Amino acid sequence: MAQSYFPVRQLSASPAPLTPTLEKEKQLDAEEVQETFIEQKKKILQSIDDTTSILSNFKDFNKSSWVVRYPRFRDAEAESSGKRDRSARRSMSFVDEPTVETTVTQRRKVGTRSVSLSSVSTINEEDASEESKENGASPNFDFRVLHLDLKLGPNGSSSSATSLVSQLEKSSIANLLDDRFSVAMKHMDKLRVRVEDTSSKVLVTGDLNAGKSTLVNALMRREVMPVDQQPCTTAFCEVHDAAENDGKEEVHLVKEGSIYSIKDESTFTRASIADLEDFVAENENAERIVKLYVRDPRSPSESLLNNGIADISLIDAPGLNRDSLKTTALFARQEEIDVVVFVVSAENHFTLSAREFLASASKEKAYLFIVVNKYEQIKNKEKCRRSVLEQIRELSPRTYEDAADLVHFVDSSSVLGVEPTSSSFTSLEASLRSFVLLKRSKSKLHPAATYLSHLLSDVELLASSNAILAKAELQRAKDDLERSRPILEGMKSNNDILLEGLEHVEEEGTSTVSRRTREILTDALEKIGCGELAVKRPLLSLPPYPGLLRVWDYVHDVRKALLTSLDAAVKSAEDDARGSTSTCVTRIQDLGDRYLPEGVERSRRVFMPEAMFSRIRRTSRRHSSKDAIVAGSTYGLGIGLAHRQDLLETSFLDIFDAQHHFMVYFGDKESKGSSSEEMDFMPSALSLASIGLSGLGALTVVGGKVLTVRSILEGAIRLADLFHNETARKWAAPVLGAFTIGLSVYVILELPNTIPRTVGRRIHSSLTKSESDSEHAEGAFVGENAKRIVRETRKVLRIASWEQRERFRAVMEECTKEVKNAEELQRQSEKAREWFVHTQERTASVRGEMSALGDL
Ligand SMILES: Nc1nc2c(ncn2[C@@H]2O[C@H](COP(=O)(O)OP(=O)(O)OP(=O)(O)O)[C@@H](O)[C@H]2O)c(=O)[nH]1
Repeated sequence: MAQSYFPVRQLSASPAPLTPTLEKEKQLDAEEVQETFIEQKKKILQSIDDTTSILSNFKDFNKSSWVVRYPRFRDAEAESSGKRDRSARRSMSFVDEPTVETTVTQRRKVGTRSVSLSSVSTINEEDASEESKENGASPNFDFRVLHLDLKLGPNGSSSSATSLVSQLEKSSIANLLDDRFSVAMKHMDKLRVRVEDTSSKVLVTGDLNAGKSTLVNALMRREVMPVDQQPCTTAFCEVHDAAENDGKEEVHLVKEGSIYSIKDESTFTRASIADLEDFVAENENAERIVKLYVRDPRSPSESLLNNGIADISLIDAPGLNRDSLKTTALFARQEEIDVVVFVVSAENHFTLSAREFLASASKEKAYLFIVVNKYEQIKNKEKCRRSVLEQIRELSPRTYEDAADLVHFVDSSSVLGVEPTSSSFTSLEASLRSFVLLKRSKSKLHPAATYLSHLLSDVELLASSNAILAKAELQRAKDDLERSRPILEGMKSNNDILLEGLEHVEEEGTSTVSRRTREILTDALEKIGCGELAVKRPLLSLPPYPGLLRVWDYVHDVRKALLTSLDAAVKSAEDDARGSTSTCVTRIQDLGDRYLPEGVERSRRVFMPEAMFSRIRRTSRRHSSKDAIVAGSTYGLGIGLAHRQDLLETSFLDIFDAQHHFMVYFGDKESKGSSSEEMDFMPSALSLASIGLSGLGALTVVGGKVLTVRSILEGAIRLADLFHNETARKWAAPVLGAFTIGLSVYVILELPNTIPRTVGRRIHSSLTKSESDSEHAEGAFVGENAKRIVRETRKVLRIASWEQRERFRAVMEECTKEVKNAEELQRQSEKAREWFVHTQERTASVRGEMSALGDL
């Protein structure tokens, strides 16, 4: 049973005449109602201000500090723990992240509505039951005012909505919420205006000819509205107290398309009250709005319009028919209409249009004031009353429940000029006055209170769900920090160790390669110097001696074989370097991996030692054989020595290096160090060799090479110059001849042994010359090759350790960023959590104030 809005419920089906005391009581009650109204109005205005401030803060916070998220709730498992304190487990997710769900408990309790991980939302039970009545379903905890319509497509199917929201970014949702906040704030501005508005409008409507105008006139106690048996009212005539128009009685005909303002002459045309009937007659088919300002001669305690409490106006609407039905229904729905007085003729009861109107109006206004007019004419009054009430029960159940106050059976036409006024009409007037004042509070404060309650409830829900989220984020940030901080610290302290370790491996690697290369090549060169192959390889051997006649080819082949073996030695040094480099690269990678934190993907790079020194080979193929050696060409180095024309060129000295022998026996320390090339041009050495051979004419042609007569003669003359006297010439000639022959025979027999040694020695000599760096004992060949191999090794090791350093640096940078982000998240989520909790409490407190107002 709904609570009555009437402090005095003295009306009955057959009301007794009101005594003056009772009338006074009603008056007092109206004043009490007014006082309550003023008190409630003050509190609602305060709540509007507080809520606006909360929303404004929410907007700012959403924009500058924390992206507010929009939660969704889904029934997880319902459980009932009693009648008054019901709780439900719900699954909460956020629309921009629908897959992450948190189970929350919602507890319904009067006064608050929130969610928490352990205990949740509460909702005013009345709200819940109202909601369930309206929806015909169990109350849900979704948003009502801040609800975001995230549906997609014309049908807005839920599946498409899900697909849309999952695509929405957090910021888009936050923007949508921001819009909702703005809309809510604007709406609250409107509500404020409405709450502060002191006027109240009563719409009088009903069937054609039901007697609406007659009722208005009866209420005014004067004939203001034209009354006719024919349907006559086509305009909406608003009757105001003349006090609103500075006490002047006047008609304002609102211009079509204008929004009426009493202060703006351009919005209306003035006319006198007497002209109203003519005007109504002229505009029979036009729906116009007419404002009437009239004086009620009665005292404020009797008058409805001039009541001393509120500015009440009566609106005489056109009679309902198919044409006017829509317009009137629309008019009745307007917010400023506080009360709808429906006039029905006792003769006709409710017509089809009346039923339609009432069905529509009762949706908007739960209570209707019904006047059953022309009641006196009815013979069987009881039957008529029962029949009408029965119909009202169907059309507006809540009105029926309060029928004693809200349904009146009167005869309006008998009021004017008749004293005293019938008790039924006086009762109607008293009830209407009380109802209007009460309804005024209901119609002005209730929408604001309901809206505020819903809005605050939404804000509380939003704040509490975001507080949960912020708390979860805070925990996540803490967990992240707990994990990432020690990693970062570890990396920082390991950084220097790693750098040192890498440098150490690099240095150690290059010095090992340098040492090993020098060892291999020096050894190889020494062997060459002794006429042996630099390295032993299955396919590598010195050529067999082909005999004296092909000695020249033999020399060439020996030279080629020695040079090839030297090339093989270089290659072996490179292979050795590859091995050492490979080991070092593995050590470098191991070092890097050791200091990288767990979980970081390790480098999958594989070192390919065969790629080392490959550039040189590739390049060498592009060059002619003479310039083939890139790395060694400048210094006559060992790569591809066997292909170098200059080194392959054989010389007579390869066969008999007299100068060498001369130097072995006669040379001094310094000259021993000179190169054989320099010696080639020493006349004494050449001369001696020439003389040695000149005795053997047959040997002037060796392997196709001719020693010129001129050179022999020159040699002889020079030798002769050694001996200055005749005596010497006499005994020396035979001795010299014998010596020369012996020497020549010896040389020829020894050639297979001496040629490799001579060639090797010459190669050794030519490769150990050091033009730029005489400090290196091993000379250019070893030095430059070592330099080249070490350079390549260093390059590889540098790249390998650079990669590890870079990886380490990048991971450390990432880790630093992660820590910083987590710190920032921790700071922000801490702040957000505090802010949301504070806002939730603040909202709950404002909501509590609203609840304390009770049912308005
Ligand atoms: N007997 C009797 N006649 C009434 C009563 N009220 C109105 N009438 C008559 O009914 C007719 C129509 O009255 P109106 O007041 O013009 O009716 P209305 O509802 O304003 O008419 P429209 O605005 O044209 O729809 C008039 O002739 C009135 O005299 C009543 O209470 N008793």
